[in-house]
Amino acid sequence: MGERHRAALDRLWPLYGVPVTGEPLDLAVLFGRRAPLVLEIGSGMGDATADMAAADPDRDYLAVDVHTPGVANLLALVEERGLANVRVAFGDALDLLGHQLAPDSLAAIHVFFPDPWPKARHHKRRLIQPRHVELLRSRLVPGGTLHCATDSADYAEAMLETLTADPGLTNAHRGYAPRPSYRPLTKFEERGVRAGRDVFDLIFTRSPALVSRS
Ligand SMILES: C[S@@+](CC[C@H](N)C(=O)[O-])C[C@H]1O[C@@H](n2cnc3c(N)ncnc32)[C@H](O)[C@@H]1O
Repeated sequence: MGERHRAALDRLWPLYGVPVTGEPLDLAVLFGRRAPLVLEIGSGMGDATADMAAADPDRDYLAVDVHTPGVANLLALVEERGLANVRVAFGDALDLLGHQLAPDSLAAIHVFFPDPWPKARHHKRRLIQPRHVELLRSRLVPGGTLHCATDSADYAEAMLETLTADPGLTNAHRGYAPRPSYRPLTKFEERGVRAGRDVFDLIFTRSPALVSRS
């Protein structure tokens, strides 16, 4: 890790960092306000997260990644760009979701270019699979959005099948979605585009909770 990243971690982690400890998060304390919250899973180097948060100041952004230089880079961007609405978690997104974020707490979850794990024997490591989707969906508010993007045609197909099969999610697009203007080109995506790969966006919403009539 370079000096800029090391210095960012030392100085900025105490200000904007969120350890994945298993302790439930108090979002009002974390952000100093209550605003709709977007979770970005696997934020990588964080440039796209910073761009989205800068363009969307009325919502808060919590990024999570296991890659130390990426976490450090986003911390540096938060300070350089004065982003009051971004916090950065370091650890496994599934632990964060399962133990630190309450059901019905997220306005949106972004999963942009998750590791594709192309070999069939590694598919079980993919983030988007039925039991994980159930967890992700449970953390969304009714009407909240789960937005995935990938440049792996095979993973895109598996995502579409898995998300469509989830009884609590609705796809407004009847298949892949057009790329929405709010999603910037990510660092990982740039490489795929240069290599001529197609990009697939999948945008599902959590179906409204059923209200029982008695
Ligand atoms: C292919 S990269 C994409 C990064 C970024 N979204 C982009 O498009 O440039 C996938 C990212 O997911 C992160 N990641 C993988 N498994 C994770 C997990 N269980 N929890 C959090 N982040 C994870 C990796 O460290 C990596 O930064």
